[in-house]
Amino acid sequence: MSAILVVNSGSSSFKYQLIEVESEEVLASGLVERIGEESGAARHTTPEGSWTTETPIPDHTAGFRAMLDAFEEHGPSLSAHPLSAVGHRVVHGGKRFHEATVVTDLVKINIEDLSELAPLHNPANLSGISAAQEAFPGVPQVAVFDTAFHQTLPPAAYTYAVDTALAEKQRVRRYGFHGTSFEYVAGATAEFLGAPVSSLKLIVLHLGNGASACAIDGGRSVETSMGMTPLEGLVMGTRSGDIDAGVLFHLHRKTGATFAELDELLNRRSGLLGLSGTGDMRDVVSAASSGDEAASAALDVYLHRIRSYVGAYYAQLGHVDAIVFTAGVGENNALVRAGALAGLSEVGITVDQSLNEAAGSGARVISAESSRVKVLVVPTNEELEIARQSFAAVSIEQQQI
Ligand SMILES: Nc1ncnc2c1ncn2[C@@H]1O[C@H](COP(=O)(O)OP(=O)(O)O)[C@@H](O)[C@H]1O
Ligand SMILES: CC(=O)OP(=O)(O)O
Ligand SMILES: [Mg+2]
Repeated sequence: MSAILVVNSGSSSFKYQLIEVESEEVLASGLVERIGEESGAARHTTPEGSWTTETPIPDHTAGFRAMLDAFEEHGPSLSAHPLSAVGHRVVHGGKRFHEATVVTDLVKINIEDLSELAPLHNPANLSGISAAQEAFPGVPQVAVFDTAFHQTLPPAAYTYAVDTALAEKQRVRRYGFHGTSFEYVAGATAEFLGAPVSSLKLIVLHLGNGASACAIDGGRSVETSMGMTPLEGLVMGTRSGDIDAGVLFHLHRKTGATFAELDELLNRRSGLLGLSGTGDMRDVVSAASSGDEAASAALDVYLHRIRSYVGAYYAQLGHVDAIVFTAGVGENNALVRAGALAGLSEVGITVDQSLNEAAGSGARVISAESSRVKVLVVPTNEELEIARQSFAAVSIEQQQI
């Protein structure tokens, strides 16, 4: 039985899943953490159990070896499940990549070329591809881009109001991210509602560590909150989201901060972390509920920003069938969901308190009967979407040979 290995490489970690193609069963999953640090760790989980190995992991190639060792030691056997492909999450595909793409040397050069637009993500994604090529020679590697789903954005949504020639030359435009998640969630929402995705107008709120909103019309992304880089838009764990570019000029003039320092400030030391001292929403919510004023204010800013985007996307779509919460915060935090949509009954959006607070793990409705717009929680599954798209990409390629 063939399988797809899905790899999601971060700057200092990677997550993986082995997914059986036909049944879509997860045969194994894992997380290799603290790559490049003095102490590393690899956790491997199968239906039989979970194992953690503590060992230094100098780079992604060593991380891959740790993953392979885990498969060898704890199973399942990779020879019993020959790989149809290794599917990689690649964050930035620029304008060039419209769909999941089988990796060639030229594709790798293109991904490398886009690294300057996603310095936190693309270099790590490339290391993952190289490590997988070394570990699985002969197995097709497929790149699945966060940006691909947003290729349908109309020019009015992706254009920044700056000098056109300069923007064209320097690739300054909005690209959007989390597309693999949005595509999966749009499909799962349609399935849940029993309606074709082509008939639905949705606002999807992907609230994870990184966070973004997307307006989806008939299955196509028409507006999204992340821009040229994954920094624009909603307030995130450590990223500021929207900010007046003038703030950067001001800080540079007043403090002499360099561009590298300002980049670090906005990407790694802002958002919930900058406002409250922690970037983890669980900690922010519990601090706020025990009276911490900074945490409470951080939550207010976070929710205010989401509400602004919901209003804007409602206006862009003209009609909304459902607002969908997904990813770590969106799937798990009732207080954030209620707060984000509070006070919107007049425009047809009412969250039902008991449905919202009821425990649940699958797709579910949390809006009141009377709410014209349905409000849903639909868990995302980027890994499964990557597996599906990777399998489709290698199947198409085989048909062409
Ligand atoms: N019960 C919860 N309440 C609030 N936030 C939560 C909860 N469970 C998980 N999260 C948040 O979800 C985030 C991680 O979401 P995830 O979608 O896994 O993000 P990423 O893929 O960007 O790492 C963390 O910031 C974590 O605080
Ligand atoms: C694009 C992006 O922000 O990804 P993540 O949420 O995984 O950081
Ligand atoms: Mg994520």
